[in-house]
Amino acid sequence: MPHILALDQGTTSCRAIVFNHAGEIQAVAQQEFEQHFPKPGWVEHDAHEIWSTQIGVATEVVARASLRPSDIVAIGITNQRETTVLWDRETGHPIHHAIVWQDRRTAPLCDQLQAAGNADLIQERTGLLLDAYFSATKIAWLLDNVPGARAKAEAGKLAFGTIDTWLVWNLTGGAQHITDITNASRTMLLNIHTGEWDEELLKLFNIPRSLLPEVRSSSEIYGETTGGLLNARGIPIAGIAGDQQAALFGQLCLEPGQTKTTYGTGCFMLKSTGTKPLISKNRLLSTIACRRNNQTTYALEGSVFIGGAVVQWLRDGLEIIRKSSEVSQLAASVPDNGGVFLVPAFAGLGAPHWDPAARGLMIGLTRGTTKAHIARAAVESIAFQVADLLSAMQADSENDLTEMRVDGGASKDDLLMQFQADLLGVPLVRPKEIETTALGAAYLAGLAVGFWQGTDELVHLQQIDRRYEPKMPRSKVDALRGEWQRAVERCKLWEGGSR
Ligand SMILES: Nc1ncnc2c1ncn2[C@@H]1O[C@H](COP(=O)(O)OP(=O)(O)O)[C@@H](O)[C@H]1O
Ligand SMILES: O=P(O)(O)OC[C@H](O)CO
Repeated sequence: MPHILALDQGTTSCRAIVFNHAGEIQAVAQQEFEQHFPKPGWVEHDAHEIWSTQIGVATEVVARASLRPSDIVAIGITNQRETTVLWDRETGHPIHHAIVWQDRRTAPLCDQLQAAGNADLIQERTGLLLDAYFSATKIAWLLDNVPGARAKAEAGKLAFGTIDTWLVWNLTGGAQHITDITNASRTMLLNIHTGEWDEELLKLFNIPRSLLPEVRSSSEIYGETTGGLLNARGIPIAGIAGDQQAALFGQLCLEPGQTKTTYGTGCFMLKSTGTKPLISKNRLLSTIACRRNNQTTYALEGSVFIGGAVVQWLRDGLEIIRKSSEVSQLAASVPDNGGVFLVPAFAGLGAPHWDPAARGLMIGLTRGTTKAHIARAAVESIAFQVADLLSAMQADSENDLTEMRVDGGASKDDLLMQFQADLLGVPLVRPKEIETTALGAAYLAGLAVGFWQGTDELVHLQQIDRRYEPKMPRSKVDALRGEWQRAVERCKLWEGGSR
């Protein structure tokens, strides 16, 4: 029976999911891999480990679904974005650990570029805000700090890739050095208007062009497996998108205005803006949503760095719950937050604040505060941050949102979803299948090989699990959001004694 295999390479784990023709999950395999924190604020991954873990889960999932490799008609790839790998073209060995999107080591370089007045040019060309989050300064750091790297790069001996590129290189035995345009749009080197690498930016970041992969669309046959996966040759790799763009496609947010939020480790809101990029005036990102059938579409994006991760902190840091899912019951055991607000700025604040020096804060504590109030405040903090993203988005574009589509692990939490609908003032719609990221990659691959004929067919596959209608009076919402804002202001510019 023909199926699609989606490889979902996330920040903390590799997943492989097999989908059938109805877009239903047939099997899932998942494996975490090691996070390296060599210094405060630094986050690295071993690219070899990512590859072997990804192969491991792919093999496992095909066996679990009781399929043969020949049943896989195409592979779709979706991945953590921005994370940067440099490797030797001849040996295929990475020259250093991958520098992860969360890594802040290049913040000083960003400050220098900012002080030199480059931020506007960068935003205009790439749609991005000058920040260590993106790949460009990470590549520059590797070239300047790994002995011999720059000379090798200048001699054309090194290759750069985000994780999609690294996986395709390995799946095709080094035959293909390519990236899809959604991943390319997160490097800070792509001109999102032309869809090409930008010579001026390459010069600014001092990055040789020979390092860069070829930019391709999000849905086409890029190459075929050469035996490293499932011991099978000839399986087409036919869809690629960065994980947030894949989720947008998986939710079929294809029309301008359609918006989704994914609640995973972080929270990412993307609004489809159609065939023209909209450069934000409210500190959001403009990014490429997809390129298919010779058409590029764009999205406005707001990124929150700590979303569901705040629940992991309750579990692993405070140890007030044993499993993430227990947070729902504990938070629901009190009628409200009892005046407690938690701002989880553990890694600074992302959109719309972009304050790397902000740090986490809990405020409003009294003698009556219990762990249930803290759990409630933690869950609510996810929704407050997402509400701030929507406010920025509505200031940037038409206020045309009729519903918010939601997905990701934390979207299972009913208390969170209801509170979110209340804060946003629009209904939330959760699909039956919340593995939307992998589904989007599967759709892109399936469309490229004719497994599905077009997006009209996909619309009929979509099933809604639940809809959350806003219920809270606006006056109460406004009061709560006002208090949240006061808490956010207090946590800013903390690190380094700036305040
Ligand atoms: N009931 C819940 N309420 C809130 N957050 C939850 C709940 N269950 C899981 N989470 C959070 O959801 C996240 C997992 O979602 P997932 O989509 O798998 O994330 P990722 O793809 O980023 O690894 C974790 O951070 C976890 O703490
Ligand atoms: O791996 P995730 O789900 O945390 O997503 C990471 C994002 O792509 C970072 O931009």
